[in-house]
Amino acid sequence: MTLSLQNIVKTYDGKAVLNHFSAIFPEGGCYLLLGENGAGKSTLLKCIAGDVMYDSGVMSYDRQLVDCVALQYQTFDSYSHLKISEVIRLFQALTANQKNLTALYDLLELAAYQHILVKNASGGQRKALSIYLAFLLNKPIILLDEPFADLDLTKKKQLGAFLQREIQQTKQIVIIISHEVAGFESLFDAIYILKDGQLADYGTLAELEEKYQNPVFKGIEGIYFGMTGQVLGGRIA
Ligand SMILES: Nc1ncnc2c1ncn2[C@@H]1O[C@H](COP(=O)(O)OP(=O)(O)OP(=O)(O)O)[C@@H](O)[C@H]1O
Repeated sequence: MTLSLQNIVKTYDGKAVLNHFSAIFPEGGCYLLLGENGAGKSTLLKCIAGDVMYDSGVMSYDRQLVDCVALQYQTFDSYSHLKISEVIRLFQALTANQKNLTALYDLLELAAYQHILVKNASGGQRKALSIYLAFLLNKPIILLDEPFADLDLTKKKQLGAFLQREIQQTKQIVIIISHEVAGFESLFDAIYILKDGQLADYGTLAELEEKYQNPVFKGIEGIYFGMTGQVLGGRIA
């Protein structure tokens, strides 16, 4: 099943954040969505998830899209007066077709802070919870907004390895926004670059590296620099 976006327009206060954005995301792939701050990446994910209504355009998927998407927000502020364990139990109760996520639970070390209220949880603990919930819902389309930010180095690496294994084993579509890419290059089947509200370019890392060769920055960082003139932050290698 392929997710197809055609001519998506979303305006805020008369300004088009998404300006006829079109892209296709085939199943069984992990896709990196790149773009400078304010380019509209989070807005695009929210539109796909049905959290934000787009003005015009067509999103098509084999099934009712809104039922098929789990979105991990860049920041997690919901259920502030519940404990982390209670939020997880709530989401478990909502999920009919749960899968075994022990590996993800363990690598995110959720057991260590399950008794903390969400409002008292650190940025990294909230991020860990939000990633876990996105996978717990067991949807065919998973959207992750800066999943690596706020996690410590060990968790970043382990999450990268988990994602790689998970996507190989399932036919899920995983779209990731991340400014931290060094060390994760092999995770992405294709890279989509959002600029001026449109899909400026997309392709595999090899295809884009060929187009945007850069003597200073290599890999995805070089592609991003070639497209935007900016340096991508974060390095785990
Ligand atoms: N609810 C809203 N009302 C008005 N403007 C908004 C709203 N949400 C987002 N915007 C604006 O839309 C633009 C795109 O925001 P968005 O969060 O999608 O960018 P982004 O590419 O995810 O940025 P970043 O990399 O900084 O997270 C920004 O100019 C932002 O201020």
